Amino acid sequence: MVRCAGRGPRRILDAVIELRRLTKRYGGALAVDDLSFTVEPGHVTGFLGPNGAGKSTSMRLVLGLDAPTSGVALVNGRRYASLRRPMREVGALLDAGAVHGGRSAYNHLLCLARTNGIGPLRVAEVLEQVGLSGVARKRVGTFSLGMKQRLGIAAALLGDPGVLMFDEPVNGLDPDGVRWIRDLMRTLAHEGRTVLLSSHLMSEMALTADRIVVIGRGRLIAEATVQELTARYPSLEDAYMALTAGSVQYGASR
Ligand SMILES: Nc1ncnc2c1ncn2[C@@H]1O[C@H](COP(=O)(O)OP(=O)(O)OP(=O)(O)O)[C@@H](O)[C@H]1O
Repeated sequence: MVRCAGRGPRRILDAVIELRRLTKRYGGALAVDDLSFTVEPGHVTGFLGPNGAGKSTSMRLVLGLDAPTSGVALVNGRRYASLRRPMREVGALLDAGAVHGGRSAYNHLLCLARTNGIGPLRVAEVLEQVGLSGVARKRVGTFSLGMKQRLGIAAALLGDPGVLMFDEPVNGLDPDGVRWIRDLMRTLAHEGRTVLLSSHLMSEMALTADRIVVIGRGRLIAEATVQELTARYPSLEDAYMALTAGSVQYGASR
């Protein structure tokens, strides 16, 4: 079920993301406002909200890329900074464009792998998994957006982590790529991993996610299964529109 040495299924089944009263203020703007929820293993959890709702900020706080103003974000019960080999616990794709264009895909992944004691065999394995083996020696700067998304996903998978977060991974992908991501998310959850996925594509989210967390203006609006929402509303898109009505605003101080 789980391929990488040193990781058993039990460990993966324990993997969770927890936000506890998480708050992040940038100057006068409240990006995340007293936000609490838990992302459980074995499901794809869709993370929804209007532009500026605080989804990316929440993910950045989980990854220790930014410090919370108050509250905590935990991976497997611990703050990111206290994880000994973080890539083995949590993998993430936040910004596919944030890569060194001069390196080859292989070297990019190898550099990341080394920082976490991961060997070159695993680099070859994830390149194969995301369909980039044939272009592994090409410079990342020559990659299309879809190829960069795949490379970012390969980086997230490197440590075979139990927790995975993907911020809008289908942006700019062709239909083949969109379906590939959908299948990959489903497979990762089926393996018992915890998968948090943000996207603005409601039709795609309805096909991919089991559970949904909706936020607006940094606050929790709803937590439900896709089944519960589509039983109550004509579609997930209708549910989203109804739930977020009144939460759409961009960058205003609050
Ligand atoms: N480094 C920063 N400095 C100042 N404000 C920030 C910073 N990062 C995010 N914000 C603000 O925090 C709020 C939440 O932004 P965030 O990117 O988390 O939203 P989002 O839900 O991911 O939006 P989108 O769907 O557009 O990607 C926005 O008002 C944004 O302008």
